[in-house]
Amino acid sequence: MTTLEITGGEVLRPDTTVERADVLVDQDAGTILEIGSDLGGTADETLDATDSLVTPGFVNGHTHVAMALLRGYADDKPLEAWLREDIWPAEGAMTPEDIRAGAELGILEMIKGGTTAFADMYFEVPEIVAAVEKSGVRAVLGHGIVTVGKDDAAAREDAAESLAVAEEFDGAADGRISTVFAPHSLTTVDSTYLEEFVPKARDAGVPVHYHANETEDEVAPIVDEHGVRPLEYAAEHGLLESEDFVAHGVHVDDREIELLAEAGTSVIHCPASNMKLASGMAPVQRLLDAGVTVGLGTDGAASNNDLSMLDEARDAAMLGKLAASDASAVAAGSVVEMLTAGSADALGLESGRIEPGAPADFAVIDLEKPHLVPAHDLVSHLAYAAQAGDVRHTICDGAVLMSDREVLTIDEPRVIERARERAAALSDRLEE
Ligand SMILES: N[C@@H](CCSC[C@H]1O[C@@H](n2cnc3c(=O)[nH]cnc32)[C@H](O)[C@@H]1O)C(=O)O
Ligand SMILES: [Zn+2]
Repeated sequence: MTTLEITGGEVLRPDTTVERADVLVDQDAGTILEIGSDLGGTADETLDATDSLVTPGFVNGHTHVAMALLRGYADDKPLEAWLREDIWPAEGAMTPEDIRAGAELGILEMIKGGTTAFADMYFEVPEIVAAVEKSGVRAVLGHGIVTVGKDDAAAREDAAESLAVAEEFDGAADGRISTVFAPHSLTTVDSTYLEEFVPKARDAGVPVHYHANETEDEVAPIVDEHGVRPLEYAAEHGLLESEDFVAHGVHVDDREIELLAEAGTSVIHCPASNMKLASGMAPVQRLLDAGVTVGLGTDGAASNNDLSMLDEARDAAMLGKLAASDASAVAAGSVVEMLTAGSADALGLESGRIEPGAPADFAVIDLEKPHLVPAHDLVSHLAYAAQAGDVRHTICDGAVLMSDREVLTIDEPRVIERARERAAALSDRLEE
């Protein structure tokens, strides 16, 4: 057995207490062996965590990682116009190589910010698989289906690809990849295709991930056309199972919150994207009070515009209070829970908690920073004050992905250079 010891840090435990401890990891199994003091100091590899906070690796519950290539490409528009006028045409011009370059850039940024797992919905999924394999992170990948504006053959092909991709890549990257069936949203995929393909996904044991109740404009057409709220419509189409997770859930009424809680379907809250696209304020405290599992996601870098989960945590706290008109809503402990175990549970991952037997996924945060002094409450610091650039080490599946801010699995300058070149060539093509 090869072991790794993370020494001398303050360790965040699953009950959101913090204790001074060392953490011993079985690198072959990729799991945590022990948490305690004086663990022997005989590990094969040691990582210093003095003056640092050892937390579970952050889990980005909803993103489109390759959209890192479209960061800053189109801003300051509402969802519908932004997607139709700018983003979808740009995506139509993206090549597999662009997707690979964007995915590597996004993953690099996530590793540098302490994120060890993410859920993704995009196209050219084999390219994203390759980037995940190489970089060492975990991912829950899905091929996003859009059927509006397509003829029947093209729509069915897109849906079939989502299912095929989910079946092909489940368990890839030494088990670090799992998969979902990914209809883009309840308004961009016609009900015919949900009726045909969702049962097939169930038969294959594949969970479903989709955007829901993101904007008012997305709710109204479903109510008009089907006479029910979107999540009632989702339930009628077999899309509310306990392994499923929906992105956003901004405009949900009491009945829909109850449906989510009863079904055990999780919600991934994306506060920065919801603010930037002026989509609205998700009722996060009400979801939590109802017993819904809530995780956090950045959404794509084109609507955020970064992939920092620490930014997302702070945004979730701020927006959650504003939405509830209550400063005690979405408190630091709840935010830290969403950032780690909440997102992990939503995605069906066992990570998100530092305990024996759990996956060895960590972010180690340097506390020797002016904005992290004094240390009255490290959970508060994690929710409100820590930043991506404070992350010293990132560990996933027992492997050190970043040590003292040096990324070990992918070549940082090369990834940045390639993304720059690819993005420039893409915008040249779009201007022609
Ligand atoms: N196969 C589809 C691609 C769907 S991937 C998922 C899509 O979600 C889009 N997306 C990104 N952010 C958001 C958001 O906030 N709400 C809804 N869709 C988004 C993203 O641009 C991407 O096109 C096709 O043929 O177009
Ligand atoms: Zn999204």
